[in-house]
Amino acid sequence: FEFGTLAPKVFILEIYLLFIPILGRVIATFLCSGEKEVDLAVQSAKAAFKIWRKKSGMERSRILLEAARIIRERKDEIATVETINNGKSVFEARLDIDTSWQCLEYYAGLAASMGGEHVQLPGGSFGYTRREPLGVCVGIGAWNYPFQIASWKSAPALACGNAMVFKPSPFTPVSTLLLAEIYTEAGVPPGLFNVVQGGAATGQFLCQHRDVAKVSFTGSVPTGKKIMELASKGVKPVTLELGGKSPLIIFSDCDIENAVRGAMMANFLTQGEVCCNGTRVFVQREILDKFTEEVVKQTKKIKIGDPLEEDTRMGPLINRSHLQHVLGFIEQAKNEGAKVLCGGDLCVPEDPKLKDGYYMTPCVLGNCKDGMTCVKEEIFGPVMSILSFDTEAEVLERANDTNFGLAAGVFTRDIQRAHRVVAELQAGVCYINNYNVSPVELPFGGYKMSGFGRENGRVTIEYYSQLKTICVEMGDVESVF
Ligand SMILES: NC(=O)c1ccc[n+]([C@@H]2O[C@H](COP(=O)([O-])OP(=O)(O)OC[C@H]3O[C@@H](n4cnc5c(N)ncnc54)[C@H](O)[C@@H]3O)[C@@H](O)[C@H]2O)c1
Ligand SMILES: O=CCc1c[nH]cn1
Repeated sequence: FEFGTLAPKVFILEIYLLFIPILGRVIATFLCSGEKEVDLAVQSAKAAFKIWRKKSGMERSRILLEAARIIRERKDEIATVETINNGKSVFEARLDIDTSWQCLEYYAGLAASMGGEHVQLPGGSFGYTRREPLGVCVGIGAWNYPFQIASWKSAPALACGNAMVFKPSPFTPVSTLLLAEIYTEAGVPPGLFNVVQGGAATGQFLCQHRDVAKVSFTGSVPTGKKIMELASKGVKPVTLELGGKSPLIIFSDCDIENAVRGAMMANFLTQGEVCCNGTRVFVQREILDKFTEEVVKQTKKIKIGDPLEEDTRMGPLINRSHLQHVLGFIEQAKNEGAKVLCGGDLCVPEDPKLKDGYYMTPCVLGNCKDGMTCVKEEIFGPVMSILSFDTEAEVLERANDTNFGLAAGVFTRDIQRAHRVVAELQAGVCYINNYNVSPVELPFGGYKMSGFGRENGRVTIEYYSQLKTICVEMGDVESVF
């Protein structure tokens, strides 16, 4: 099948080949949106915005709830599409779809209660504020959670009365189209949630467009910087959800079985291609050997293969060049003195149809030191680096010694230590005795170079709306002139 935005007579930048990671084969081609198509998408979103912004919160809420219901009803189908496109196990993809409809439900619940405040002023005068939408917002997504990222951006945007033009990653262009279809079926005005396809050039057209009021971006730090620069030219607010190299601190008094499960969750979901992964696993020296042995044992048990099979827990990486990039980090780690305790190799599953897919075995690296490349840089693959530590003060210093600040985790039975440590961690999301759970009621976002702004939670309303102040005079004007 072919994805084309408009007839080929309009200016087309590029044609993308859509590879599926499971088989390493092209299954589709699609045309990228050029400047003209981006403008058409923005103009149709603008027209839809005029209708949508006039609806009451309750009316918007009902439509979002209906969209959430349809997502739930079509969960298996959407998860299958996500798996075919991204490579993550269908088991996990279903969890992503759950946090997608939950996000729509959450903001549907908030839509009706959004409002301003009334303030009494002297002499019977008063003021009030209106919480108003921004207009046409742009969402630009990464390839690791395509449907979920589009849902996490569009749900609060639409709940606040905005329209959205969304550009998925060119590696995962498909599932967002299902979201657009679902919003339409649920009753949003045509054009309110538009999808354009393409890579960097299409993204740039979106960020520069004069009728775009805000850009919400999920992706790497280098691209985030470019987006911020582009948006600054139009003084557009941006939300940046960027990469990370998060620490996970395991104290010797922890429940070790839970800590091992937590470390697995922190490193191997979606083939390790997760922004908030706790890839720097600091283990207190007393339990280093026991913890390492158990983590290696569990990692070796992960079933790799066709992600559409129910019991598979790790599928292929997103594409061949990313696979080579991740394997390159492991090679470099070895050269720098790390020890491969398991995995880190190309993997050819037994099923002959999978022979060209982008599979590798999940890797645990021991003997890691703070200065090593595998410990400093985001690998974005199934590679856990284990480091040892002795004291709380030492581990805090080392955990914070990074330009990233997306997430962090701590495992301990000492409740006071747990809260003392998270208070010192320089990260936007901290987990105590768990890792990589994503309740949509809680804000998600980074400190330092991992970005700013938040997704999910009540606070995100602030990032998709603006306050208008109205000052009402009930007496005569007292002029100074
Ligand atoms: N913090 C989060 O919530 C979060 C979530 C998922 C992924 N990520 C991060 O995303 C990265 C992996 O994703 P990726 O490889 O797709 O990132 P990327 O930065 O290469 O691309 C992200 C998106 O930006 C677009 N893009 C690229 N150049 C652009 C430009 N100059 N102008 C406008 N748009 C442009 C891409 O087409 C894609 O849609 C990792 O660093 C990961 O940590 C962060
Ligand atoms: O990849 C990072 C975590 C996440 C999941 N959905 C949006 N962000």
